This record gives sequence, C-alpha cells and structure tokens, in this order.
Amino acid sequence: MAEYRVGVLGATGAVGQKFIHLLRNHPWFKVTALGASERSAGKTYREAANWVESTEMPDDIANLVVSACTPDEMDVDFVFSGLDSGVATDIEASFASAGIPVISNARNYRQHETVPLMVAEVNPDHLALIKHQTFDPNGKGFIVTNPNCVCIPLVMALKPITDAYGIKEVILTSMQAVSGAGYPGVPSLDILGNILPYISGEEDKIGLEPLKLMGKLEDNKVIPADIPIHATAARVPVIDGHLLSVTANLKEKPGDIEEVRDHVRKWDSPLADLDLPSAPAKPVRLYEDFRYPQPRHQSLAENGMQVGMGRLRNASVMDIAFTALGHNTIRGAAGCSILNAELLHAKGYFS
Ligand SMILES: NC(=O)C1=CN([C@@H]2O[C@H](COP(=O)(O)OP(=O)(O)OC[C@H]3O[C@@H](n4cnc5c(N)ncnc54)[C@H](OP(=O)(O)O)[C@@H]3O)[C@@H](O)[C@H]2O)C=CC1
Ligand SMILES: N[C@@H](CC(=O)OP(=O)(O)O)C(=O)O
Repeated sequence: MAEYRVGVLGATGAVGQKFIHLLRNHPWFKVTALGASERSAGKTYREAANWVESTEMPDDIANLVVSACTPDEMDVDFVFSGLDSGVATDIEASFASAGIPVISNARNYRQHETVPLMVAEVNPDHLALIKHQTFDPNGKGFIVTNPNCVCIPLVMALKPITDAYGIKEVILTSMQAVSGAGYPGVPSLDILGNILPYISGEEDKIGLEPLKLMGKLEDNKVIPADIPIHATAARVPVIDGHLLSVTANLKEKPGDIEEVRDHVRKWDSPLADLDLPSAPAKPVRLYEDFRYPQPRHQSLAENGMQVGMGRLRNASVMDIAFTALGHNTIRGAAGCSILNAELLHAKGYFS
C-alpha cells in the first residue's frame, strides 16, 4: 500500500488535533512532521499542544518536535492545513510553491479561481482545476480546500435532490456546535443555557461556498450555481455536530414527497468503487423516524463521515423541508480533507 509522509500545519490547534486523531491508524498517510507558530516551534508536541481529543495523544506524535511552518523544515510528501486563517495565505502558498501539495481546511483559497473547493462525493470533477494552478512552476505543488463546516452537510444533503430535480432557492438556519469555534472558543457564561443568534462572517460563507461546490466545470473554470441561499447561523450549547434546518424550492416539481425520499434513500456514493479508507459507505442517510438525527446520538455515524438527513417533508411555504446533521470537526473539517487527499491519491495527483 502507498505510504506518504504527511505534515500537519496548525498541528496544535483544534482542527490540527483532529487530523492527528483521525490519521493515527491510517493505512496510507503517516504523520511525520508538525508545524505551528513560533510559540510552539522547538517544543515536543506533548509540551506544545493542549490536547483536547478524547483519545490519548499517540506516543510517536507526542515525541515529535514541532517546527515552524516552512517547507524547508518539513520533509514530507504533502501537508494538511488546519492553520489560523490570519496566517494561512502566505504559508500555504509557500508550501505549494516548494512542490508540496496542501490539503487545507482554512478559508483563504476557497474562492481562488484555480483552487478546487471540494467535497469528494459532491464535485470530484473539480479536481481538474489543479492543472491550471501556477503556485509551482514544476507542477508538483498545488492547493485543494474544503468548505465551511455548515456548507458540507448542506451540499451533501442537497446532492440527491439536486440530481433528481435541481435546486432553485434555499433558506436555512444552522445550529452550530461550540467546537466549531476552536478551543477555548465561546466563553461558558455566554453559551451555557443560551443560544447565540449570530456568528460573525458565517452567513456570507454559507451563501457563497455552495454555489462554487454545486457549480459546473466549463472551459477550465467553475461557473457558480445560480441558487439564492438565505442563512441564519446560530451557536448552540452542543459540543459536536452542526444541525441545519433547510427549506428549498426545486426547479422541477416532484410527484410527491415519498418520491423525493426515495431519491435520497437510493442515492449512492460516486466514490463507491474507489475503496477509499475514510469514505462512508453511505454518505447521506435518511432517518425515517422524525426524532432523528440528533447531534449527541448521530454525529459519529460512519466514524463521523456520514451526513444524517431527517424530517424530509412537504413545506407549507416552499417545496420541501428537512434537517441535516454533520460532525463539524470530522465531516465538516479534518475528515473532509483526509477524504479529499485519498481521492487525490486514487486519481494520481500525488505522483
Ligand atoms: N474548528 C472547526 O470546526 C473548524 C475550523 N476550520 C478552520 O481551520 C483552521 C483552524 O481552526 P482551529 O483549529 O479551530 O484553530 P486554532 O486556533 O485552534 O488553531 C490554529 C493553529 O494555527 C497555528 N498558528 C497560529 N498562528 C500561526 C503562525 N503565525 N504561524 C504558524 N502557525 C500558526 C496555531 O499554532 P500555535 O498553537 O503555535 O499558536 C494552531 O496550531 C481555521 O482556519 C478555521 O477557520 C474549518 C472548519 C471547521
Ligand atoms: N465558523 C465555523 C468554523 C470555521 O472555522 O469555519 P470556516 O472554516 O469557514 O472558517 C463554526 O463556527 O462552526
């Protein structure tokens, strides 16, 4: 089996730790280098990281010395990035320019013309943009990003419906877990027994990123989908798992709601034949019992990589309504990047 030496940029942060947790027994990717800020560089990972995962810090990782995020200090085949967005632009470009592919969670390059914004089951064809990137004149280094943690369950749940009917417009409210704000995140006195009805910058990303994700690749460019999305993003006192309440108008009218449900039930992963280690067998599961999915009980379905869809019903104002649940730091962040990297390997982009 292929074995790649992998670096994690932003290794000490919440997303960086999730990468390390998810990669601890990965059959293809071995973490051999860790990068963080000057505050952490030179320390062992055990000293530098405030470990917040529930599994123990892996021993081999604990003893690695954290380096600065520079390509000459990290001798690896590619890097995952969980960098703070305040520093990701220059650091990620420096790795790509040095011939080291960057698979990123940070928002900085999501709207870049030649950078794929990827959910592996939704728009795998967008990988073709990579060959138009100019970061590395030798063509080895490139950047691939994954979307915001609300946009991922949204586009995954919409995918079976898009394929069957097309989507005209969407209204949604997101109920976002506190782990989305990193560590230590939202002060406990703000969030305990409370809901915060505004998350700065979030609604703009939810209105924009799905349009690129659901866009069509034409003449080496992504033509964004023309779907107005009105979002309200709220922070709720839940640890992991973003729950969305979605209402949508469809381009073609369905026969009845049972027909729509059947399209979701029967929708298969386009990655099924590739045998990717992190790919869920069923990327979207429709819960028939209207009490589910719930963040506490279903966020970890299929190792946190499955999106749960529930309460799929006729809407009294638009065509349909449903809920969608995604684990925000796995499917919505590190797990999405790892699956993107597995797809890149399967399609030969790392050779
Ligand atoms: N939390 C989530 O659910 C999600 C987060 N994201 C995105 O992922 C990224 C990371 O988020 P999160 O893990 O929550 O953030 P954290 O604040 O927990 O971690 C940030 C990381 O960036 C490093 N860093 C900060 N400044 C520098 C610098 N000057 N040079 C090098 N490294 C630096 C930090 O290192 P040090 O410890 O040394 O300071 C740390 O490792 C962000 O861009 C975020 O928007 C995306 C989706 C979901
Ligand atoms: N804003 C998200 C987490 C995040 O960092 O998103 P983005 O990757 O789009 O910056 C949340 O609070 O749950």
